[in-house]
Amino acid sequence: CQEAVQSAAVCRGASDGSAAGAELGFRKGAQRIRSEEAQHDPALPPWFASYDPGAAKSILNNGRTCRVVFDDTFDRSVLRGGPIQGAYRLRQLHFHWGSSDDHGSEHVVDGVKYAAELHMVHWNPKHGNFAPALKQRDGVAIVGVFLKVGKTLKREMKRILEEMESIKTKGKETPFLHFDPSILFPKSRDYWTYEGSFTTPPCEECVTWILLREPIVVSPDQMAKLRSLSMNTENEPFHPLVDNWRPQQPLKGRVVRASFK
Ligand SMILES: Cc1cc(C)cc(S(N)(=O)=O)c1
Ligand SMILES: [Zn+2]
Repeated sequence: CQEAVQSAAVCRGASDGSAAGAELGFRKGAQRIRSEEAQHDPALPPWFASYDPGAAKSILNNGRTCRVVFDDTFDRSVLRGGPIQGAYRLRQLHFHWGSSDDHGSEHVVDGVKYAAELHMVHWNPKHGNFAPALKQRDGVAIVGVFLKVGKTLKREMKRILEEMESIKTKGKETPFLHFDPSILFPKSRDYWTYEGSFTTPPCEECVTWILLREPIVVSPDQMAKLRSLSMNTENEPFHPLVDNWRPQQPLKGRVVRASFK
């Protein structure tokens, strides 16, 4: 799929795209995590998500991913604790996935690529709105959850995947109500965290990443459902929406902390 290949350009350098950032090693985009290099930080508290199911609004296909959108006009669905200060509002969640089960995640842990990666995007209301928060180092917190393909079905993914039929092509959006995305979390709350950027341009350095160690397991059929989306609009030639992930960047001196030993 052309667009996914073209958009596989990684985020490098300073946010203005200058080479300077690259020379300083401030690589952006998702990182390669080496668990033995992550520093266990016993001072890292647990994180908590308190989401209002009523905040869920719609689910859409924007040609690059499938996204669920939430009401973030007040502290209705928030993330607290972990490496962040205060309560960050849940704005949207989306996925990245591959054309086969052996790749698709944006982060890679000890060389392991997962079939997909869920991103739950939260922003810090102290900055007033989402857009200004993108210019702040403490603007955004993204919880990343790996998806692994196994024999068992992830029941909690069913609601989202049932909507794939109605958002098959780019530009389709449909109401998606009464959904608490915390049901997608794995059992363990263990996480890695680092200060980084979005994985796709514009790669603002505004993200505190909270990457969960334990993947959730989805079935082959469930992965196939995700891969059944199209990048094209309904009037354009068919382009499967797959491989909407970006290559990982070397950590280059960035410190990754672990909440666990
Ligand atoms: C460009 C961009 C925007 C948003 C809100 C989130 C991301 S990601 N994939 O880093 O979660 C990328
Ligand atoms: Zn993402």
